[in-house]
Amino acid sequence: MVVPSPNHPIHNQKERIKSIGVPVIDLSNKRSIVSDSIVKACEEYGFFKVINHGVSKDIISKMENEGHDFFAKPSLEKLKAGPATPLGYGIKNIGFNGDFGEVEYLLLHTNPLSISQRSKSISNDPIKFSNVVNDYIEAVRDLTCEILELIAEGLWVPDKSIFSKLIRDVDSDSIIRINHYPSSLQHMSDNNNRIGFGAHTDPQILNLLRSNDVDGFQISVEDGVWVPVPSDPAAFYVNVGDALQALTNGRFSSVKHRVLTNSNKSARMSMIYFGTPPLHACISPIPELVTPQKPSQYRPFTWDEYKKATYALRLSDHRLNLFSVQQQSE
Ligand SMILES: C=C1C[C@]23C[C@@]1(O)CC[C@H]2[C@@]12CC[C@H](O)[C@@](C)(C(=O)O1)[C@H]2[C@@H]3C(=O)O
Ligand SMILES: O=C(O)CCC(=O)C(=O)O
Ligand SMILES: [Fe+2]
Repeated sequence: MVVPSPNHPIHNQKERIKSIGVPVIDLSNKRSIVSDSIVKACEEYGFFKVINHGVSKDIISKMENEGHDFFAKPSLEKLKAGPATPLGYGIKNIGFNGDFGEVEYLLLHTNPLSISQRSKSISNDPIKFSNVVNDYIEAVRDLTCEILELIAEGLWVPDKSIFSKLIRDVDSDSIIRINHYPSSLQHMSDNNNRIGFGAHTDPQILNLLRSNDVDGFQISVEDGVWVPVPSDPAAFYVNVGDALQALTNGRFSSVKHRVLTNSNKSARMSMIYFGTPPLHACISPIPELVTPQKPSQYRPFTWDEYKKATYALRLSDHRLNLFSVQQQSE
């Protein structure tokens, strides 16, 4: 496990992440070490990589094949699964407020009924597609919940399922996204630094990203400083979302990230599971992290309220600020 040592001579956060790399959490290590390291990574960067995660290679490769098969279809076929409103197939348009990127994607709700209905316009073998996607969702949901339980342990919260139960709830609003960034070699002449997916934080609780071996993902550790994250198809990258920042009363930060498509020889394909609470769930800082020294930073809000605010804004807008107590009393 490569976690920045507290005695490391490099103190600057940007220099540290550049020289040591993003924290790597080996889930096969001793549980107490793992939970402490995850909490540290969430506090410092809101981002880390997990290895020895236990998700079967077979489940991952079947899901990747379904993605390949879909994006390899002719455009007119793919458009039958769209437009993304917000769910479905989308190309270049992201959200409803004028964001664009060099990306095409499938955005799906993780509810099995929803997957089964959507699969008819996505795949020539909808039953196979549904089975593969449902197996992947089950595996990544379990891993997300395991990480959330480790986080609760690392924070010494008595209820270990305080975060994971929001995602395990049958009404969870979790979604899954497959992004496909065509190779940018054909665009080299006009601009070799194209935005695949513009800078943003994710609104949800905790998200798991897995990609093929094509780079492009970057995180921002300081305003304006972008750190490239090398792709690793065998690992999952985990990022803290806005809802977990609010639940932890700002102790964890939701990491800003983006994707560039510059100079890639092949297409990047990523699959992201967004662990999300039910619409009716109330998000407010957990009591254990509210103290006289650190009073509540966010007013309570429902996921429904937050989702509506998200979709009314653009990718790069700071939506969590709207729910901050400081902002309201100013
Ligand atoms: C421009 C937008 C797309 C987005 C909804 C939003 O209005 C602002 C946040 C965007 C984002 C980023 C993370 C996820 O990919 C996503 C599904 C989400 O929940 O918030 C997207 C939204 C989207 O693409 O629909
Ligand atoms: O496709 C990627 O690698 C990341 C995209 C992303 O951040 C998102 O879909 O929210
Ligand atoms: Fe994202």
